[in-house]
Amino acid sequence: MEEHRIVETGPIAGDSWQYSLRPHYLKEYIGQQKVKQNLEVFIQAAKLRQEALDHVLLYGPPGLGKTTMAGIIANELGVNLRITSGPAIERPGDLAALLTNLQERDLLFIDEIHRLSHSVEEVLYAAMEDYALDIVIGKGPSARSVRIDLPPFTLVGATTQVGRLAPPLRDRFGVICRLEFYRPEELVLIIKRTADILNVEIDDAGALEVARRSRGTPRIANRLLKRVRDFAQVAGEQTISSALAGKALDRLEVDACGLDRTDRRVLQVIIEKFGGGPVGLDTIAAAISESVDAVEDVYEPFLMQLGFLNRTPRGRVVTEAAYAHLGLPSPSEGKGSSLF
Ligand SMILES: Nc1ncnc2c1ncn2[C@@H]1O[C@H](COP(=O)(O)OP(=O)(O)OP(=O)(O)O)[C@@H](O)[C@H]1O
Ligand SMILES: [Mg+2]
Repeated sequence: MEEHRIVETGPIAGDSWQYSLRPHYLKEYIGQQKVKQNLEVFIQAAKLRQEALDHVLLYGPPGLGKTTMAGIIANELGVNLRITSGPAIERPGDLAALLTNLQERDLLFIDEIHRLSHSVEEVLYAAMEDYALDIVIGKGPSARSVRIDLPPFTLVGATTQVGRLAPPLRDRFGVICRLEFYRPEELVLIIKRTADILNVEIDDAGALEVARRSRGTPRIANRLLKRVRDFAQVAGEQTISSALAGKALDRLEVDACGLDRTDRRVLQVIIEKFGGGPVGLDTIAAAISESVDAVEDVYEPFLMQLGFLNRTPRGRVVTEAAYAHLGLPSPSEGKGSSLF
């Protein structure tokens, strides 16, 4: 069996229970205030005009609720939701089949939209811009291009890597929303909501302890809550307190900032092998035997968010705060004392 990190940001085996927790309407969706406020206006306007909502691009690290938000937009609009992903649409024909099956104003959600193939992307351009499909029929000299009209629809694309989107694709989204890591106070609300649904008792301090170690990510918060619940059950505790949550999460090797062994290894490698940086992304990935994508998508954003890692033109640099967190003397302290 594949082994997973408990703080893995993507969905892992055993996470499907979380699907039933997904909020259905904007007012139940916690946090992401700016995104919600904007979408609310655009959704209202589209409904008043009785038109399909403009295409929406949602981007940000995994697990912040992009899929959840796509579902909410469909519910708020009162239209059908079709879900697919970039890698699942292999040929232009697959996309054509999806698009021709849409009803007027339906919402098509394409997850990992940065992973669409070139040939599929080309077909998508006309579909997004003109609600039309250009299809080539026949081969060789007798081949001809036919245009098929599509019902007006809304494309919602999600990506963790907005920089990898081809500019012509990005430009065809009328609404572009960046999802942010959640603040601990927001995660507390999400944890309490989940606890209610799971019938678990957790006090405010307990919820905050879980929140602080959840990497700003609801998917992780819910997962950690479920594991902490197991510890409470076995310990015969009715209510999850901060002491119990702290002990359980220490046992799971999720530290007080939410870092696990791999995160700490990223920092340690940069410190021990490369003097704290600057060092290139490829070199870091090779040193910890992870893919460049994983380092860039998963480890780095959160380490940067915590202020443990900086990006500089010459590479990644570990910060003083990271040395302090790992309990290591920082190089500048060393320099300082050598002056005397
Ligand atoms: N803003 C939110 N408010 C309340 N619950 C949330 C919010 N965002 C996510 N959740 C909860 O977190 C759970 C896990 O998130 P989920 O796996 O649905 O994320 P996602 O939408 O697939 O994320 P992404 O697509 O960004 O990776 C969801 O089931 C939902 O209960
Ligand atoms: Mg998702």
